[in-house]
Amino acid sequence: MDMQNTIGYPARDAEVVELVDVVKTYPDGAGVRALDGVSVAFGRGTFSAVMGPSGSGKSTLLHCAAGLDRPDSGRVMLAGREIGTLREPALTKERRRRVGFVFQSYNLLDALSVWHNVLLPQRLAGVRPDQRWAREVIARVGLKGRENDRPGQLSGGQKQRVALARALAARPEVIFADEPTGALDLASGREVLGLLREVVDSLGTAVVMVTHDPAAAAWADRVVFLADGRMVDELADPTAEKVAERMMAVSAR
Ligand SMILES: Nc1ncnc2c1ncn2[C@@H]1O[C@H](COP(=O)(O)OP(=O)(O)OP(=O)(O)O)[C@@H](O)[C@H]1O
Repeated sequence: MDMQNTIGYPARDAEVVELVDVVKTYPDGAGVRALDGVSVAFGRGTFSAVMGPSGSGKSTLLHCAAGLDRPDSGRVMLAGREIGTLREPALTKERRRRVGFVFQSYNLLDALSVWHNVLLPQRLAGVRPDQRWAREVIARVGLKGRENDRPGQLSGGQKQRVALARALAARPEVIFADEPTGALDLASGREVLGLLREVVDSLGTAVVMVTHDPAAAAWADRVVFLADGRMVDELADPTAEKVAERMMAVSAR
C-alpha cells in the first residue's frame, strides 16, 4: 500500500494501528489465551467497532493495541513503530503522543473543573498544553461556557463529552473507546457517537471502539468480531440489523 501521499503526510488510509499474530495470556488466567493470534489493522481516518461475546478478548485487544498491555508474542505497531517490545518510559511517551482514551466510566476527576480535566493528561506528561486547541475541542463537543463546571454538575452525556475533549486535546492519531456509550441513555449515547463520527471525518483521527450495541457499531465504517480470542468475522459499512445478525452467528459458534 502507498503509505505516503505527495506532500509527505501519511495517507488517510495508511494503518495507524496494526496487530500481527498477537497472543496474550494472563498470569492468573489458567492458560486461557485472551488473544489467540489476532492480526488486524486500523487505518487513519477510519472508525472501527470491535464486537464479540463477553470474554472474547475485546478489552485485551484494545489494551494491547494501545500499549497499555504487552502481548506475549506477535507485533503491535503504532504509527508504523513497533510498541509491543518498547520499554518504559519510551512506551508511555509514544502512547501520550499518539493515543487518546475514552472509557465507559468517564474517568474524570471530580475535584477539577472541565477545563483542568481536559488539560490534565498533558500537564501530567509535562507538555505545555495548547490552550487555544483545548478551547476549540471543548467547543466542538458542545461544552463552550461549561469550562468552570465540575463533573458533578454535568449529565452523563456531558461527562463523556468532556472525556472526548480530553482525549482530543493532545491531537492523538487514534482514540480507543471502551464502551463509551455503555452508561448513557439513548439520546446522549447518540450524541457521543455522532461526535466520534465527526472527529473521524473532520480531523482524520482513527477511532477504535469496543461496544456490545449493534446500533452503536453501525456508526463505524467497519466492525470486527472476536470470539475466543480470535478475529472470526468483519463487516464493512455496517447497519444495526446486519451487525445484530453477525453477532448472533458469532455467539452461536
Ligand atoms: N486481568 C486478567 N487476569 C486474568 N484473566 C483475564 C484478565 N483480563 C481478562 N482475562 C480473561 O481474558 C479473556 C478475555 O477477556 P477480555 O476482558 O479481553 O474480554 P471482553 O471481550 O472485553 O469481555 P467483556 O465483554 O466481558 O468486557 C477472558 O477469558 C477473561 O476472563
